[in-house]
Amino acid sequence: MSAVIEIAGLRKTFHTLRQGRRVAVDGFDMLVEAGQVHGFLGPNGSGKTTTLRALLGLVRADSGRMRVLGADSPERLPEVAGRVGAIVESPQFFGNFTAHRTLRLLAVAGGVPTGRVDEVLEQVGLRERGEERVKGYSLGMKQRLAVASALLKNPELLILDEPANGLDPAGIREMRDLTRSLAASGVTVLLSSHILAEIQLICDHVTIVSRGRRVAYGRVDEVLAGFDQHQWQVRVAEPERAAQLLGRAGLSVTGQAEHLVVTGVENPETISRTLGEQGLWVRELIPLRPDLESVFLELTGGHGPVAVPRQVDGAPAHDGVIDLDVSDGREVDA
Ligand SMILES: Nc1ncnc2c1ncn2[C@@H]1O[C@H](COP(=O)(O)OP(=O)(O)OP(=O)(O)O)[C@@H](O)[C@H]1O
Repeated sequence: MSAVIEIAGLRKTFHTLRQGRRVAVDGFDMLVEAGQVHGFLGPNGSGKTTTLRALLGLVRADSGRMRVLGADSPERLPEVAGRVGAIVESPQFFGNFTAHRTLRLLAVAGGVPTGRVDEVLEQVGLRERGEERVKGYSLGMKQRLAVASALLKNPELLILDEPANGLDPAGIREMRDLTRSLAASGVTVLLSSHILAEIQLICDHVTIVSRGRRVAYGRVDEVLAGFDQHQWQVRVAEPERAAQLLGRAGLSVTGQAEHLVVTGVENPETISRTLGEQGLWVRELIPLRPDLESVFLELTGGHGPVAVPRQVDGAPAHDGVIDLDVSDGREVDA
């Protein structure tokens, strides 16, 4: 597999007048390989957007090495820019333009054949609504339009920063289906999010960041397996007696209101045999596997994800198409 994104030792510090120096990303590493749907997971303020902005040359890193599709970033980014589609922060569109016109303008500006417009509208499921004005679009439709604009160049790599942010459950599902179908068509996807369930549903690989540092990475199932304590939930008629028997057999048991939890047992037969031999029959034996949420909370020190809705198009309609608007005016660069 070839590396599509390589980041080593990235550091980025912001200096603000009010808060002084703030280290947003510190010694951060990431590897995304071709064909992956890679989740970039971290609590609010952990450095995801800063990392993506640095990777795309939108903010200057203090130090570290970055490569996109083999090209050093930011120096040689222009050489591969045509193969990368990105939505970082809030793209804004002319409310009075139709989606079709918006994309046609972007295609012309980007030197892409305008015939591609219908294709990308089809790809994101907006073909039927392409002649409607964008201001009448739902947030989910605007988000899909943003993805369509990123797809114009037929990119090999798609970078989506919080694509499900602010969407309702139906919008989240649409984005999920879209991401999956893009991945199935061979596009490598890097998806940043603090919505754990989304990452678990869509991504095959994950990088977890906390306070600007990578705290876990790899295949989602392997990351989860690393946190598997081999726990089992056990229901029996006499839980107290069962706990004593299991304890005497050297197993670690904790009592819950309705059931026991046995930890550190790879083979559940150990539990059923220990109890069965004493005439206690197991009614229920359920493996307790870690999910991304428990792993995330453990790794990020209990800083659970907080969903902060963010609009795709800002508030008022603008008299100008702003494609990838990443400037938020907060930065006083180092
Ligand atoms: N332009 C800026 N000026 C000053 N500080 C900034 C700037 N951009 C980010 N930061 C700070 O850097 C840290 C990382 O922010 P960043 O936006 O990268 O986090 P994030 O993981 O993308 O968060 P979220 O999930 O909320 O989008 C935060 O403490 C943030 O306040």
